[in-house]
Amino acid sequence: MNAFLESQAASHDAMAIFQPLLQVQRVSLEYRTAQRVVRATHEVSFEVDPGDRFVLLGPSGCGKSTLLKAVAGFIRPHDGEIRLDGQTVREPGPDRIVVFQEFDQLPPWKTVKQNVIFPLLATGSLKRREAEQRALHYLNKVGLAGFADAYPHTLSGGMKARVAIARALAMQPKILLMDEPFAALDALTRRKMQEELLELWQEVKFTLLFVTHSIEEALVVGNRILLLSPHPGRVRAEINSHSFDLHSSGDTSFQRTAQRIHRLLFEEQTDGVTSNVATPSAVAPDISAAVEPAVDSQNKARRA
Ligand SMILES: Nc1ncnc2c1ncn2[C@@H]1O[C@H](COP(=O)(O)OP(=O)(O)OP(=O)(O)O)[C@@H](O)[C@H]1O
Repeated sequence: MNAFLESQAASHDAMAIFQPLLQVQRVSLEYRTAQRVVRATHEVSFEVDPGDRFVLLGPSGCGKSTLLKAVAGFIRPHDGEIRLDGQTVREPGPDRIVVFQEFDQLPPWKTVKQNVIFPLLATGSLKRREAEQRALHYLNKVGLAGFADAYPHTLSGGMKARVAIARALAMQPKILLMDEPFAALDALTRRKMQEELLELWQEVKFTLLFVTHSIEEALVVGNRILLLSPHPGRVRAEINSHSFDLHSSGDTSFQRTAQRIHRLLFEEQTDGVTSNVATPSAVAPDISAAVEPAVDSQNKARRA
């Protein structure tokens, strides 16, 4: 290859490296019912880079789940555009797998292994033998290799959550979408699942878009958090939370950031909207947290 072509290829590679994986650009989402039009989000923009653990956080009804569904391709934006790897999202695809809170999404008549294998075969991406190997590989990663032949009703809530995660990761999606996946679990199991999710991320380095209304969970799970205002959701701020993990929840900086987020979310409540954002049990009185006022300026700065 001559020098010109080499430099062209190098600059193309550099662009590919620095292009965000997911671009949500001024996206407004609406539901149309027989009686009225409900605007769920208004001109929301954010970008997710490969390997990010990006959290959508906001009060009930601010459109977090609707945004996730739009990224999954189940809902088309009324305005704006969603791009994955540079391609406009128009429909669901195997490059975006959703894990919901309801783990009864696992068909009860299939064993754990069959549950993981089924989508691999349904999309035609693998032959049965390869699908079986892939399923066992990911079941092993979530510590369930010994339960491959068990049926879902014999598993605990946490184990069902692990099967759902293994099934999603086995598809090797470009981005894993999780909608309050641990909300139905008891506090101890929820914490354990957060820990396991972070360990899995360390191993597999998948890209995650995670919805929660718990400030503490957002700070633990995410490396970046997008705060949304009450209904209809608008971008309130983006917060860099990469320095926190499960062991930092007692730290002063963690508590200060939690307090800052709490204020940012509650400042929006001048219209009497009630928030159900869950706050940590203890918070420090004041803050100087790494809160960025606008997502666009932060994204530019990150890539500069
Ligand atoms: N199928 C639907 N038809 C009409 N309106 C809907 C529908 N689904 C959601 N909405 C409305 O869209 C808005 C956003 O809902 P969404 O479920 O995305 O919020 P959320 O932030 O995920 O809330 P929560 O944390 O309570 O799950 C709400 O006002 C909700 O009432």
